[in-house]
Amino acid sequence: MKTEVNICWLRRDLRLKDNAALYHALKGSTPVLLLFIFDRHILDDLNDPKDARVTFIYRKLKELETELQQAGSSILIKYGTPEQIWSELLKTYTVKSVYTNHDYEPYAMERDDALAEYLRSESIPFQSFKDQVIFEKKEIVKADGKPYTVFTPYFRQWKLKLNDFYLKAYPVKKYLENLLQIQPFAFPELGTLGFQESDLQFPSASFEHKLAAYEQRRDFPADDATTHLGIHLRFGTVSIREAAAKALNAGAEKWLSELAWRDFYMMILSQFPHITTQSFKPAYDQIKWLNKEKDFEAWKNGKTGYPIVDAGMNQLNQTGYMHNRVRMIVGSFLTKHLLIDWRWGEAYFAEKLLDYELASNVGGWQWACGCGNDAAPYFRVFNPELQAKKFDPDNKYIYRWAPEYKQEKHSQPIVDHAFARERILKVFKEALNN
Ligand SMILES: Cc1cc2nc3c(=O)[nH]c(=O)nc-3n(C[C@H](O)[C@H](O)[C@H](O)COP(=O)(O)OP(=O)(O)OC[C@H]3O[C@@H](n4cnc5c(N)ncnc54)[C@H](O)[C@@H]3O)c2cc1C
Repeated sequence: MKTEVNICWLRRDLRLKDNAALYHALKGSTPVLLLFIFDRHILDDLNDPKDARVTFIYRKLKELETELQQAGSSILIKYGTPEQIWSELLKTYTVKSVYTNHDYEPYAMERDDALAEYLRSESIPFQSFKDQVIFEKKEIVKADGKPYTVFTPYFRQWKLKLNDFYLKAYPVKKYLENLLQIQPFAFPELGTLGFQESDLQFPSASFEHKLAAYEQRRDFPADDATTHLGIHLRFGTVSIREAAAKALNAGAEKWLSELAWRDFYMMILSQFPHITTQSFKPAYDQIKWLNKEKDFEAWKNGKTGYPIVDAGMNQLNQTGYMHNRVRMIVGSFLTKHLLIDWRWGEAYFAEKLLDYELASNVGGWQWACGCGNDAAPYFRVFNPELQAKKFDPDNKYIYRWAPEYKQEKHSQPIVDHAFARERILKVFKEALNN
């Protein structure tokens, strides 16, 4: 006889604590089976067999498995396409109901719509919950019901609406006895998924100690005064509610506003999904990019001859992380100094960033290029040298990540700043006036 279960499908919420879908699943009367799918639609597009994000997920699943075994349960880990796995699962179990948390990326929304449809045809309810943001979709809208496209008024409303209700943790622990009691499932080897362990270090999930000095020091990359929490929020190993509640308790308003930027970009993506491939402001898709491969290679490899740009790219290539201020500088440099399409930069970051997240990455790139919904105006062209003087006055960050600049043996600027500035103003003006 097939076992009766409610399935809770984990994706970007790899934790038991304060997990909306898991809480709702466990409150039902049917035992809950936890599921994770290593989705081939996603994995097959990754070029690097040592992709650190896969290692991160893999290790977090191992930790979850240990926790679950202590509760007499186990997580079922599958490798394949969701369509194929779900059809197998329905043959193996009597599935009473399926629970999961919302994901706002276009691929994920399509995948979930298809699953909901399939389950409906089998008369199985599919329930999805808000979990990875504080406010989603149309929870914060303008008076006319339209989505905000500018952050400042959005944040004003975001803060007005924020109260204990939205920050309260889901008390999952109380209901863990409703997990399916079962012998451990086989845990796949990373190699069977086509991947190897990455050598990169992952940031710790503790962040409170960074909050007090955050507002003052966050813009100085040498201080490393930000939390590096991105990867944990990306894969849900830290709950956004817990992060926001701790920010409020610590009076860390600036840091709280960064969490709101994250909500904002996810809202923008859910309401304007075309921005993954098109500029938010359509006129910017008329820009005649130069897209010179040689310049792109120099940028990727930290060989532009601009110390702060090269340091940033080296930090990214060596650690999978780059400081926010430097992301803004290298983004502006690629699009405005080198006249390379923002989509090229976005794709490179997507490959390299540990905290890569579609909504914020597209948002950040469109901001840097000037084509986004609340972007730097196109005529604001960062001067990389002035930026370095202001935010890395002692060259500490530059020497840490591009030590060649301590000596004379380094790349020479691949483009002159004054020339590049004139050129971009002309090219952008032409495109935008047409
Ligand atoms: C070109 C460009 C690309 C970017 N790509 C990404 C990306 O792929 N993934 C990503 O999470 N962030 C991205 N950002 C935003 C920001 O740079 C990172 O979130 C931040 O640097 C991560 O470091 P941290 O975890 O120490 O952040 P902290 O400063 O400690 O902030 C805490 C958290 O708030 C959120 N956050 C902070 N700043 C922003 C922001 N500007 N937009 C959205 N969320 C923010 C992140 O989840 C971050 O982890 C990008 C910015 C730019 C300019």
